[in-house]
Amino acid sequence: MDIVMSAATNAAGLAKAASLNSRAFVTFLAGNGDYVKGVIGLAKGLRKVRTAYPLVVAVLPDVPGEHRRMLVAQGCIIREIEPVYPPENQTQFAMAYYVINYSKLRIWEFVEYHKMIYLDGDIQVYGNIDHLFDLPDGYFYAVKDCFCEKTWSDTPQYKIGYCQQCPERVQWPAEMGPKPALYFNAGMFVYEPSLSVYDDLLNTLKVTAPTSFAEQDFLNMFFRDIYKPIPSVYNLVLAMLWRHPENVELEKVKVVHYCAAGSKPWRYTGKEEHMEREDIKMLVKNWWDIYNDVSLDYRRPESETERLMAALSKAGAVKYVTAPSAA
Ligand SMILES: O=c1ccn([C@@H]2O[C@H](COP(=O)(O)OP(=O)(O)O[C@H]3O[C@H](CO)[C@H](O)[C@H](O)[C@H]3O)[C@@H](O)[C@H]2O)c(=O)[nH]1
Ligand SMILES: O[C@H]1[C@H](O)[C@@H](O)[C@H](O)[C@@H](O)[C@H]1O
Ligand SMILES: [Mn+2]
Repeated sequence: MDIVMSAATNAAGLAKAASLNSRAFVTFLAGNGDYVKGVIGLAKGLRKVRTAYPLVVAVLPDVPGEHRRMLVAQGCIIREIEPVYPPENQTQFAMAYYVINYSKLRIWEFVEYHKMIYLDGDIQVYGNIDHLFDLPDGYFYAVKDCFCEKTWSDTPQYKIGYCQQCPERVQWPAEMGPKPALYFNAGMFVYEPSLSVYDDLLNTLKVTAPTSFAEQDFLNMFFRDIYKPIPSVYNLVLAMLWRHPENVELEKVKVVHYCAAGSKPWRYTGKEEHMEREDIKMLVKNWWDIYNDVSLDYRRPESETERLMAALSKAGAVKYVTAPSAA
């Protein structure tokens, strides 16, 4: 009895220790459109930079089976999530489809992982960022956003030309009250899943009126006290290239976020404003090179036995024939 008990306690202890160390990237996928291409590109990009961690894809029920199979074939772990809806409201989102992004809040439920890095499906990684998992616990890490694009045109910041990327350009006028708190782009962040935080997020959402950047505004409000900015190389919002070139060293960038209007590589036509830039063309090409690189396709690791048999058979030690299938 004692032995059984201690084995069980040990197993629980080991499982707990393993879960404490567990880490993964996570992205979000909705609908049956073309964002699946973004996620496939991301899975291959993460492989190219030799990350040690898997990519979990939080999928809404409307993602078709065929897309799920393509992602599994690329080594992704699929986790279905239920949609999260904001409270009824008359809000105009900066983009109408931002409403589905509230469902991202479900990723706080993934408590089998101790720490996760969330990446939008329109992100590509060009450098290994595994070291971000080592950042101290207890904070929310993300990159400061830029307020200069038209999507921000309804905000006071945009109207007076204030941007936190160059706070000296236009000073925040005293008569407008306190300067806005630092604001992150929610396409990339480092966080710790937690059921109590998850409950708090969903309960707070119920009593929070939606605003134009949907869950991005909400997360900024919710995590304002523990938000720690990280350098913009970890989430280059493309508009930085023409709005704040003095803040960008493109060769050092590890994570590119194709969020500017017209920049999603799988929809790129080059016609929209700024899209004819050489740096944009190069970044779109770099994305396609990864997406089309078959050497980056996922290969299921051979089992130990298969490896041994293959080695033996190569050495001529054993001859074996595959058994015919039962079908
Ligand atoms: O039809 C869709 C639309 C979106 N997405 C997923 O939702 C993410 C967010 O959408 P976009 O990347 O198109 O949005 P932006 O980058 O313009 O939006 C930014 O603001 C949004 C506000 O809701 C979110 O915070 C988002 O993460 C942040 O990067 C996508 O990457 C993708 O992962 C889909 O799967 N299917
Ligand atoms: O989340 C949004 C989105 O990524 C927009 O494309 C960008 O212009 C904004 O700065 C950002 O807040
Ligand atoms: Mn995005």
